Amino acid sequence: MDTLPEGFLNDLETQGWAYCDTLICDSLRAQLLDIAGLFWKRGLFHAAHIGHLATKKADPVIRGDQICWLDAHMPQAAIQDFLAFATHLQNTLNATYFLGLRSQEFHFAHYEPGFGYKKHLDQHRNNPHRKISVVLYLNENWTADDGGELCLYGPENTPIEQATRLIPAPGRLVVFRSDLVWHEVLPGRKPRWSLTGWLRDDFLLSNG
Ligand SMILES: O=C(O)CCC(=O)C(=O)O
Ligand SMILES: [Fe+2]
Repeated sequence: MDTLPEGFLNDLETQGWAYCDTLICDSLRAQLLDIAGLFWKRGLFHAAHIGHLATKKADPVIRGDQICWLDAHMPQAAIQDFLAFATHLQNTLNATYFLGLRSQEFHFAHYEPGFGYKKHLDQHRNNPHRKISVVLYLNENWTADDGGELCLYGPENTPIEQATRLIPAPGRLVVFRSDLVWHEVLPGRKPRWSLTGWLRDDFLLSNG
């Protein structure tokens, strides 16, 4: 597998986040979108929850996506290719930054128009094992007029005017520190598809 671009690792190190539009090829993106659509038709998505363990609940005003967890044993070649890429990313981050990443969890996510995900950190307060967040946008096309931006806030939790806004462009891959980077998904004007997950420093027993 290709080495990660130097600028990508530099950005992750210095600003806590990085993105690249060329790491995942368009045919893999398209195949993953097809699989997500198929799983959606089969009724395999469910409303995402917020919180952890006892405080876990669904609240679509805060978090409006529907999700479908991937299972490492799923036979689809595109899922296996993506998981191989995530392992490559994990190994590179371990070799470069000694992060001790040991497992991964990923889900497809689907936001209907008008739904987003309010400002949050991905690392749960009482469960620090999510270290690196990874989001791949699967949308066929997306323009600034379609909304649905990912807003990445500065380390001091700066106001939204100073946040970086990334549109969920086809094949765009965003990686950020789960413990540091406050972020938000703005409501979009059309259905928004992604594959989202975390590189963890523990061995995962169950998703959530
Ligand atoms: O889809 C995105 O842009 C980010 C999703 C997100 O923040 C999450 O699922 O925790
Ligand atoms: Fe998040």
